[in-house]
Amino acid sequence: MATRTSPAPRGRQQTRSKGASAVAGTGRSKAPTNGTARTPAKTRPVPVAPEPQHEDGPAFPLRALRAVWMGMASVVASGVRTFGHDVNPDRELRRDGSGFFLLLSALAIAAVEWWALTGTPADVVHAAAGGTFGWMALLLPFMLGIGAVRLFRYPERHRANNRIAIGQLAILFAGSGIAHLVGGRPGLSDGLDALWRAGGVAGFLVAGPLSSILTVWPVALLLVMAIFLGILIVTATPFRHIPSRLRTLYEHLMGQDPDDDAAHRRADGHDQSYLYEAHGATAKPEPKRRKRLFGKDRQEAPFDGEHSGHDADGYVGDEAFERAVIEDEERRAREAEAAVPAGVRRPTKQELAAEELKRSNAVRVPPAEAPERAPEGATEAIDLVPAAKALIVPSTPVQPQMPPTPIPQRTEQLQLAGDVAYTLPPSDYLPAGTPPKERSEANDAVVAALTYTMDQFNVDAKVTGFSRGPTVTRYEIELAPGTKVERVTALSKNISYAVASSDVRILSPIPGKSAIGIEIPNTDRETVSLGDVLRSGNARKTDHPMVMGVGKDVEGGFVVANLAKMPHLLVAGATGAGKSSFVNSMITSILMRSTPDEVRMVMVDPKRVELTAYEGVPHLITPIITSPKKAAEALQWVVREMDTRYDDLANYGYKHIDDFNKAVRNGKVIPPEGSKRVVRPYPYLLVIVDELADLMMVAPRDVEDSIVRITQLARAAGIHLVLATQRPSVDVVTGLIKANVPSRMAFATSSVTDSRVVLDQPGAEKLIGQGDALFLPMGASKPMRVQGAWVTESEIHRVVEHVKGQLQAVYREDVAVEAPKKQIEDDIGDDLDVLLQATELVVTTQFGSTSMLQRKLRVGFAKAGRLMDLLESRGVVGPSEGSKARDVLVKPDDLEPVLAAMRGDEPAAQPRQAQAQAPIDLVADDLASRAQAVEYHDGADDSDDDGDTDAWKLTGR
Ligand SMILES: Nc1ncnc2c1ncn2[C@@H]1O[C@H](COP(=O)(O)OP(=O)(O)OP(=O)(O)O)[C@@H](O)[C@H]1O
Repeated sequence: MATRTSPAPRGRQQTRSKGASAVAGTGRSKAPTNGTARTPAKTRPVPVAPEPQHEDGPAFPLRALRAVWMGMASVVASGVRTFGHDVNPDRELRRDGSGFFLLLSALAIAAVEWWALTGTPADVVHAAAGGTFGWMALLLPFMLGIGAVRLFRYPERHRANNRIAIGQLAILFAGSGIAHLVGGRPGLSDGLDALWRAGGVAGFLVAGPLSSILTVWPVALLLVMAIFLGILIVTATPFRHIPSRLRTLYEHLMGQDPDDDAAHRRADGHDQSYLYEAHGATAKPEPKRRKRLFGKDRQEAPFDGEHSGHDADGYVGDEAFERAVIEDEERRAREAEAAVPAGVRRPTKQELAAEELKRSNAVRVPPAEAPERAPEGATEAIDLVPAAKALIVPSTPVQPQMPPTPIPQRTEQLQLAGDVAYTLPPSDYLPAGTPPKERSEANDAVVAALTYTMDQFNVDAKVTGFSRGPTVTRYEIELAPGTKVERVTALSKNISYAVASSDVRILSPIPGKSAIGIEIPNTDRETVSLGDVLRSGNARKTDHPMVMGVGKDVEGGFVVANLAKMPHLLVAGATGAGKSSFVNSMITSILMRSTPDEVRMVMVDPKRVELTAYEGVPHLITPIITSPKKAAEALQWVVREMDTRYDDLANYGYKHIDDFNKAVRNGKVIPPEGSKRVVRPYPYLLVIVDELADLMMVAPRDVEDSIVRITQLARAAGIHLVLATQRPSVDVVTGLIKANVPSRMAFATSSVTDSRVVLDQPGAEKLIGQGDALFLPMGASKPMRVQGAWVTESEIHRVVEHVKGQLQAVYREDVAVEAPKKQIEDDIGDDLDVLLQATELVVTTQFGSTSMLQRKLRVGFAKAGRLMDLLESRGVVGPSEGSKARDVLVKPDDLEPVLAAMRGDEPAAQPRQAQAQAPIDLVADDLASRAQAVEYHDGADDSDDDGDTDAWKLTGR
């Protein structure tokens, strides 16, 4: 493939040499930049196609004629291309001249056959069209017109164009045969005129011999079947997909939303462009592009300050795929060019197109043949809900941009319990991303590089196709019989070398396929916008409030997951790998889809910056917790909340909170006689910890205990944990925690050991960061590679402002108030009692002597010294002055507060309340009534005076 010496026919040669010289030109211009870094290691010559030989070209009049023809063709073609949605096929691949010819032929035949034009030229046309196909000549303008439009708009889709042409020919010939039968089966002896008035020469040839052997009816039946087959070929419809295609066609014709193209395609296993092709529209209408604001792409457009209170510059953090190096597009293009390995000539587009024709296998495997992605072993899960459902199946390989229809398919005005109306944020707060690419030059270059590498090492295998995801493309390799899989896997380093990427991941086999998958990062990555994920068919299939947009898989299918079914998730990855972005997508998904009545959240953000944007959203039950100590307490509160919910479940005889809630809504849960409690449905509770390591450093045992209790039991109580960490080491993600957090999301880790901690297998160390992740939902045996959804800071702020405008946050005071009061400092540890005695002794005697402590407290020298250090650190005594006793800094009158502080008895409520950021509109009485309401079992009165807030309280107690 690298050398091409056989002489091509003149015309072809000229076209090819254009492209080839372009390649040669690129090669030359590359030399100065690449010279040092990329000297070709192999000396295989880069073939340079011959320069155009002008002396051999056609004579001037012919060239002029050709130029005029091509000029007219390209004017007409450009007009056709701007029809509907714009297409812009590559210049090199255009076939405007041929398309123009077909169009003129269609017009000429229509003029003669439809409008009965007469005259000598018309007679010639009629003789050619009608003489050949008889009555079927009436259909010829249609067919030629379709061919012309396809050549203008999609000249590069050789396979589809050829398929349609073949199908049309089948219809044409079979139709002529039928016309021949209907026209009285004229023979040659009846004269050409009689033939023309039936099925023409073609009809005579097709039906004549057959009908003389068989009778008319079987032949007619055969021909009808041939027409049917032709229609199937034109529309690329396998037999088994006929019903679903008809259904889709019906829906389309009836103007129903053919939306769920993802679902249909999954069922059908094919692109549905045929539908539109069949209607002559030649292309599936893509969803309307969003209009740009002020010349900027909507995604980049600043969100208006009206919503945010911020200026119009957007927020830092809006940029996906941050790059430290500021570089221009040209340079990127050069880099992509450089990704072609040394010794491999970048194939021209014509060659690639020709190559594609040769391939017997489709580029993409019809998803219907791919296995449903239900994770194996799912049914073995103890849970009542099948594990597989944790993951809502990703859709088909190639996803066009989804139409920006509203995100939740339910009433916009959601009625909260009570009479508060709550409007979810409008869907366009999360704008659509750029349309995904099916294939790019970078992919073609990699296919060439892979083929070359396998050739070079004499491995009998070929690249049969690829599916392009936003970050990586999975190239499929099929082995010839007798070739060992190991031959390819052993080439991993050479493949890395050939494609100039160290992040090559080999899947052997691709789950559910007899093919080896090679995942190679795209040099032209694409951002996956959260809006697109939430608008995808999968997300709209359910209105479960805990559904979040995860991202896109390697095949370009949207991945959406239900957090309630995970039921707990560990998110890990090195710095900058994309954890926080994932957490942001998760929270934004919830805010976009659910009311505070449905989902409440506890956010722990020890890093203090990651989640601050969400401060004040009504879904929070406590201000965002930034102190690791408070976080540990909050976890203990969650345990108590869980116990409370369990008590309710047990008392009323339900196994899952969903059943309980349903019963409450149906009025089936009646509190015991005499109780003033008003039972309300429990919202889901999502606890998000953005850095587990910080918590584990402060109180490892407490935190671990709480997490384990929550994770073991909370599922049925509707409480779900999401733990994120950038240190997935065994001291942070302990065995116990791991065992109880079944779903994992691994972003790029810094080592294979970390990958093993998160996923129990290597792989995450090979990810390329910035949202590239391996997602292992509960029950799945193999992780799925996804590119995480991206939501910009501006979008987050806009959503948050909207949500906050709907309802004010009222925090649950008991989250911290009820927490254990003792906060014994770590350095005191078990010595609290003896330290209290020492303090009392020193302060009452006003004598800071170590030997006195030794004597009076009967402790050794070392311990007495340590106690004195502790007293110094707490400001009870001054620094050591050699052998002299230390100064005592606390007067006997102040002893009590000092002792209380050591015991950790400091009044926790005051700072807590201060930190509670004055829950909006909460008056002291109300606080008191809420605190009381916590012990709801003894029937605390729920009839607060603020009817509004009452309606959506966390537990309805
Ligand atoms: N899904 C994504 N799509 C596009 N770019 C992303 C994505 N996720 C992350 N990035 C890019 O990577 C940068 C770092 O991501 P992020 O802050 O989420 O990493 P992190 O793992 O949370 O790091 P840290 O632990 O240091 O907070 C982002 O600013 C963004 O530019």
